[in-house]
Amino acid sequence: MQTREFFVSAPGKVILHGEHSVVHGKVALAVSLNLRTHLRLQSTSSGDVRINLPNIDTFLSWEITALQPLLAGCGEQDGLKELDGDLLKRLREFTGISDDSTDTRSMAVLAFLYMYLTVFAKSLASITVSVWSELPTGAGLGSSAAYNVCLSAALLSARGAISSPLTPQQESARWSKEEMELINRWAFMGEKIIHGNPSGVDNAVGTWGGFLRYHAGNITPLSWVPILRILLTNTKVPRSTKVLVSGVKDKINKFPSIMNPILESVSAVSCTCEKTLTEMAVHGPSPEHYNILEELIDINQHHLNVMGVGHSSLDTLCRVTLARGLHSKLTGAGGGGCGITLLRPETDTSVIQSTIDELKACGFDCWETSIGAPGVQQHSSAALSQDILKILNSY
Ligand SMILES: Nc1ncnc2c1ncn2[C@@H]1O[C@H](COP(=O)(O)OP(=O)(O)OP(=O)(O)O)[C@@H](O)[C@H]1O
Ligand SMILES: C[C@@](O)(CCO)CC(=O)[O-]
Ligand SMILES: [Mg+2]
Repeated sequence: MQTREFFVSAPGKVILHGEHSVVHGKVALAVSLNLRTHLRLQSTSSGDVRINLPNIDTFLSWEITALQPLLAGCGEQDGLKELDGDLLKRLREFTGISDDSTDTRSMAVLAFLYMYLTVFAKSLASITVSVWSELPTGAGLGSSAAYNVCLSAALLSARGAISSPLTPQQESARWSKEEMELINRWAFMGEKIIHGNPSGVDNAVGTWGGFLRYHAGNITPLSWVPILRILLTNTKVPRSTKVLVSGVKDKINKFPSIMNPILESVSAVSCTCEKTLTEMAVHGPSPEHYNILEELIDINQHHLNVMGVGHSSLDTLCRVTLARGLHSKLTGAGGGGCGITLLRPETDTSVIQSTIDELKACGFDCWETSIGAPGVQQHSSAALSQDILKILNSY
């Protein structure tokens, strides 16, 4: 391993339409956010693997000699579709993390150790990894995917399984298509550990960035999309994607003839939204286009409530925004977390400000966001803000 120091970042995401249905093979539309997770990897000579996760107050290290026996009997790891269940079991025993744990720290540690051991299976390297995110953790903005994509890109590059694309003249660089596919596949393993049964949409956005249509593992970048203005609200109600995804599965199993048409309808909402966005980009947006987008938001929010992933805080968001003619839905797994509100081009600044003020008075965080940020990148230290460098370099 030649890397002495390595910086990467990956964006969070918002799902416009298709959360939960996408887990069951339906269409979703998602776009990257301008909020990113940053990672610094250093090679060391301590004989330890160290992880610093200041967002979740977790700072741990393990001796490589203690981790080595966990790999006994493991075959060649290539980041393919299935998790190595035996390795995961040994890791759970080693860390004392139970099967049903959804604890924030436990999930982050398990995903890290699993990826580290499988990527470096041939020769465990002495490294320190520090991760810090601008994204709220566990709020529906793809924090787990951004974390897993950063880990995957940094570990695979440090191992030499993919290149380090940054040249001395560059501040930021991206990997080749084939390398990004490998990053995405390995990040999906981390998502499986944190989510249980992820669709893969979140790690796809974290890897590729931009606006994507995701359907049964097929990723299609949408090049024809208008500029959309979106208000993001974090209700700050904690929830776990794993628990919510499994609750929806239970409901589908219990009432298949009731729930399957709902999933189908959400898929149709995604497709109608995609068609409308394309028309807006090609012919220019009209008020009628916005009426359609707003109706689709309302329909989908009702469907998500039927799936059981709503929350009274999200009802409050919908009510407060609708009082000013604005339409909202949850984004991500729901159950609290974040919601999106579509702003029309003609929406008055004073209306936006009073909406933000009222939502803040409810105890929520609320801000206008910018979407379509680039996917995973390697950076020179010069590309990073002093604030981010200070945090990542303080360990
Ligand atoms: N900055 C971070 N540092 C360490 N762990 C993180 C970080 N961000 C996310 N995680 C891990 O991801 C988990 C949150 O994942 P979860 O899927 O529940 O929420 P999310 O990804 O924010 O939302 P969604 O999946 O709905 O978009 C945390 O419990 C933690 O284990
Ligand atoms: C709820 C879900 O659809 C989106 C979470 O951001 C889960 C997934 O797709 O893996
Ligand atoms: Mg997640």
